[in-house]
Amino acid sequence: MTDWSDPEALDCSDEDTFDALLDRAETREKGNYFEFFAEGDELSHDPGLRLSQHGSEGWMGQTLNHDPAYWRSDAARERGFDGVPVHPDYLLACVMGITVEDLSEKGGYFLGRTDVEFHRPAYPGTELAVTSRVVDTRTSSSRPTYGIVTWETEGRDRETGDRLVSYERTNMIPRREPAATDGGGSMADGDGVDPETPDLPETLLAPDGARFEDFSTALERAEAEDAAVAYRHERGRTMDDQLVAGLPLSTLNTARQHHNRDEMADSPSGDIVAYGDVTRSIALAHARSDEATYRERRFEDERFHSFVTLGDTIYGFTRVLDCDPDAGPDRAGAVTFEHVAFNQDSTPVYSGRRTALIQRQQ
Ligand SMILES: CC(C)(COP(=O)(O)OP(=O)(O)OC[C@H]1O[C@@H](n2cnc3c(N)ncnc32)[C@H](O)[C@@H]1OP(=O)(O)O)[C@@H](O)C(=O)NCCC(=O)NCCSC(=O)C[C@H](O)C(=O)O
Repeated sequence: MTDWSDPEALDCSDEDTFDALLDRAETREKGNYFEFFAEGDELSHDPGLRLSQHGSEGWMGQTLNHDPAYWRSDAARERGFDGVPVHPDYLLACVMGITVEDLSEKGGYFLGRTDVEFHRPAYPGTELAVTSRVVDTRTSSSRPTYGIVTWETEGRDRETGDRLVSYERTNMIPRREPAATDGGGSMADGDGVDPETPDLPETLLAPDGARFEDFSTALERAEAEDAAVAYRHERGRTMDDQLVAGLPLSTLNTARQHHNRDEMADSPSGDIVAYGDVTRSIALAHARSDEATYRERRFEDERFHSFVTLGDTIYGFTRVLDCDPDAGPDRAGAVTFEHVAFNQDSTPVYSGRRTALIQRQQ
C-alpha cells in the first residue's frame, strides 16, 4: 500500500497524474456566495488593519491626492486637525478592504455605494473594528448567475469605539446554485447615463478659482444664463499593476477581481479589474486638484458603470450642483458636486455626488 504521507509519493513531473489529483481534491473555499447572506444578518469582520502614515501616503501618491493637510503637519494644523490625519479615501478603502473576505471575495462586482459619512478624522496608528449588516438581498433578473446584495458597514476606532466612517454598498455576488441560463447577454454598454436625466445646457461654465466664492459665483452666473457649471480636469492616470492589484491588497482587499487573472478569465470582465475605490480616488484627486478642499463631508449615489482594466486611463469631469454658505465653519462653505470618472474612450466608469467643505477666500 502507498504511504501517502511519504514526500516521494507525489510525482509533480507527471502532469496527467497531478491533473487527476487536482480534480479529486476538495478546494477549501474563501469568501461567500449569494446564498450565505440573509437580510438582517450582522457580521463582525475579523481581519485587522492599523491605519498608517505609510499606507496613506502610498495610497495618496499613487492616486494623485496631494492635499498638503494629509502630508505635512503645519498644513494639517492650519486646517484644524490635531495631527496629520490619514486621507479619507484611504480610510474608506481600508474599512471596505477588511470586509471583502466576508462580503465580496467570491468575485462579485462593486456596483455602487451611498450614505458615505465621515464622522471624525482618523490618525495613523488607529486600529480598525469593522462591522456590516445585510440590508437587502435579491437575485439579478438580467444576470441569473448573480445575486445583488446591499450591506451597511461601519468602521470604528477599535480602542475608543468612535465611529470613523459609515456607508451602504451594493455588489453583484455569484450564486452557488445559479439559474440554468444567464440571460445577461449584454455587457455594460458604458453610457452610464440615466435616460430620465435631462440634457445639460449648451453653455458650460468653469469656476474662476478654487475657493467657495468661485463656485457660488459660477453657480449664480449659470442660473442667470441657463448654463451649467461643469468642467473637465486635465490630469489622467493610467492603470498599472500597482494600482490594479497593489493598492487593494495593501488594504487587505482580497477580491479576486483585482489580482487573479486565471479566475477572472471566465467572468463577465474576462480579466482583472481595478478596485472601484482606486478608480474613484483618482477621479476625486483630479477634482480636488482644482479646489481648495477643507473637509470631506459625505458621498451619495456612487455608481460603477463599466469595468476599468490594466492600461485604461482615468480622467475626471465635475458638475457643481449646489453651494451652501451656512453649512460649514466661518472659513468654509459646503459645495455639492457630481463627479464622473471616464476612460480614454470617454466612457463613464464611476459617478457620485459629493459634498465637501471648500475654503473661503482669505
Ligand atoms: C457588472 C456590469 C457588467 C453589469 O452590467 P449590466 O449587465 O449592464 O447590468 P447593470 O449594471 O445595469 O445592473 C446589474 C443589476 O444590478 C442592479 N444594480 C446596478 N447598480 C446598482 C446599484 N447601485 N444599487 C442596486 N442595484 C444596482 C441593476 O438594477 C441590475 O439588476 P437586475 O436588472 O435585476 O439584473 C456593469 O455594471 C459594470 O461593468 N459595472 C462596473 C463594475 C466595476 O467595475 N466595479 C468596480 C470594480 S469591482 C470591485 O471594486 C470589487 C471590490 O473590491 C469589492 O470587493 O466589492
